[in-house]
Amino acid sequence: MTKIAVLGAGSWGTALANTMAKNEQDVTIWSHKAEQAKEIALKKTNARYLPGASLDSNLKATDDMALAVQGADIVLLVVPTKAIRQVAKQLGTILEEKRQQVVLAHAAKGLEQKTHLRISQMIEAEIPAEFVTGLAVISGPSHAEDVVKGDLTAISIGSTDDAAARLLQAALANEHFRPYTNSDLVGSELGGALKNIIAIGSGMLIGKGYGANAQAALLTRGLVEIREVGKALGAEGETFLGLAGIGDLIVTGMSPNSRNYRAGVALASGKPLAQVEEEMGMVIEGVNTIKAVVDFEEEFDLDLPITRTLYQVIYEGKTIDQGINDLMTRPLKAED
Ligand SMILES: NC(=O)C1=CN([C@@H]2O[C@H](COP(=O)(O)OP(=O)(O)OC[C@H]3O[C@@H](n4cnc5c(N)ncnc54)[C@H](OP(=O)(O)O)[C@@H]3O)[C@@H](O)[C@H]2O)C=CC1
Ligand SMILES: O=C(CO)COP(=O)(O)O
Repeated sequence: MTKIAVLGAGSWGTALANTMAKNEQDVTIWSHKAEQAKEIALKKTNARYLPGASLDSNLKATDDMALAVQGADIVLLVVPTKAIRQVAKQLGTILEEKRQQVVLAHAAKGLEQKTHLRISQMIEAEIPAEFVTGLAVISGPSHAEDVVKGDLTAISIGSTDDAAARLLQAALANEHFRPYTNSDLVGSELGGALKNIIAIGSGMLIGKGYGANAQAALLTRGLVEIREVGKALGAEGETFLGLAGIGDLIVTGMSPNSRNYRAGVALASGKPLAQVEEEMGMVIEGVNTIKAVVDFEEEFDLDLPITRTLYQVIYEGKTIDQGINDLMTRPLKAED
């Protein structure tokens, strides 16, 4: 049995912790809110983030991070990107005090604001390497709501440390949930972060009444932009043809369970971004990630027309109709 601490009790942290608890691993989930930790520990529910779900009776919960981490083999961070650095710092202090070594993993999909760092880069900056025996990212097509219902799901675990990836793979795997390992941590992180931007665009198209042709065009040309940014940042192009690339782009760009997709639909109805975020009540990572990615266009001399247009629509007042027209009437070119 592997002992696992999951830091973050939103929809995805709870779904992953629940999967491993069902697999009879020794899992403790940490919430920064005492009430929520109590609800998960005693009632085995997380009504705010996974309404209707009955969590496994083996799942433990606490609001004391040191207690959750005590004796853990794996620590998995699953908070929104904007909270990663703070949680990693807190974890680093605990590991240092205890002189404890762990396999570290995260399942967040974003880039840090201003620094544009990937999640694992923030974690490495906050947790001394001597306490980390391996670092992995959980990525791929996986809506929390569907995972807790037992829908069939395949994900990818990206790590340059095969032993770490395989430990996590074994803890997560069951007949409904199939994790694959891959060695491209950078690509796995970027596939997960960048598809959220395109998913917002996909929701906008549906909100505007367009159909499957439009979605297929956006997702396919969006994948080209994701791959170009990924390669510029050191990812392998092939990764974007796998679960962390096209796989996650399909599920996020087509499913109403995606918060990013739903945000696109809501923006297309004319709601301002602040209202869309407020009403969602959960993280919409793509609206922040896009700010980093538009900067990459200039920094790496890339051509990212979809990303740029979405940025103009979300932040610079361009209408969706104008954005679509701009994209459709660009100079004709070869597909590349
Ligand atoms: N949901 C999904 O299906 C999937 C999500 N992901 C990714 O996982 C990451 C987490 O998303 P998700 O679980 O969905 O997010 P949610 O919005 O569902 O939940 C976020 C959780 O993080 C907590 N939190 C926020 N700030 C802090 C902090 N500073 N310290 C501790 N806890 C904090 C929130 O607490 P509070 O209630 O107090 O705000 C809440 O419990 C994101 O990067 C997302 O892209 C990846 C794959 C699937
Ligand atoms: O990453 C996800 C599914 O793989 C979740 O996407 P959303 O954050 O858009 O809900």
